[in-house]
Amino acid sequence: MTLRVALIQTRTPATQEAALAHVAPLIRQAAKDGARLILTPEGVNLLEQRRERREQAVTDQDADAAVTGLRALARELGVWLLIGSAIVRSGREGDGRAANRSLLIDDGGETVAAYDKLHVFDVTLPDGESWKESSVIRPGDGAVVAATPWGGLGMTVCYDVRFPHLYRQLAKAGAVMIAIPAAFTRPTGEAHWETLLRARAIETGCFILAPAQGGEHEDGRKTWGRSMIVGPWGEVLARAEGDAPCVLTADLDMEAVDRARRAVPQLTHDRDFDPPASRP
Ligand SMILES: O=C(O)CNC(=O)[C@H](CS)NC(=O)CCC(=O)C(=O)O
Repeated sequence: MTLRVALIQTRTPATQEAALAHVAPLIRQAAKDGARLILTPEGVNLLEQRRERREQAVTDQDADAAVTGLRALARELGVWLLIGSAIVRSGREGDGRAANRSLLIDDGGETVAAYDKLHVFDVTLPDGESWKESSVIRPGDGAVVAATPWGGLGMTVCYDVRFPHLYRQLAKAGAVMIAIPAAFTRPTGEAHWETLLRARAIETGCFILAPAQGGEHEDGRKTWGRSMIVGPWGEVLARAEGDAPCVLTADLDMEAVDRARRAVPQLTHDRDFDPPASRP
């Protein structure tokens, strides 16, 4: 079985209406190119770090102009669409923070799976770039493998990529593809992005689908781009060369998953072992 997938690389503007206008033509292009599953980056409805503007813009997922517009577009084009993530009200009582939520939309426009980013990005990089995602995002508390006509799709977001045990669990729970939509920083993108994506593919024997934000955004932040599709043997099937918005397409040979896992059956070789002993 072959699946044509497309990743959309974006430079999302700072309102949901503008974000939809930015991404929709690229999704139409991908559908015209024959993609049946289309994936967008993290924060594709709203990439806005200026706190007041962001707080004013964030709304419920069913009221969000980009999310509702993207659902209608999936129905119109008859494609499956992963909204890599949308920043929306979490819907949890007693927590004013938003969710960084990945939504899988089927070809009828229905939301068939949702995943809230588990690991939030609280770091200060050597160049002084500093993020405290936990101050605005309430992390989720569960992992998700969604059923698609082409097999299980593991849903993760951005910084999750650094937690390999999550990916191993997704593979063992039936994922054959794993989405890693992102808005990576430039310094960590340059140093780690490709290596992390290829490592997650090799370790899981899954296709890795990693659509990225790229370039300089309206709020001044800069993201890494270089969206990438990696095969289950770790080979790069497609990569965006830079930061510009674009469509990245590949034909996935779904049998490659079994081939990789037969060649190296690591997922069946896990051992239970004693925790590391501390040596005085
Ligand atoms: O909040 C938004 O608007 C969208 N979310 C993001 O941009 C998130 C949290 S700040 N970015 C990352 O996780 C980058 C991870 C990264 O760069 C790394 O792991 O090196």
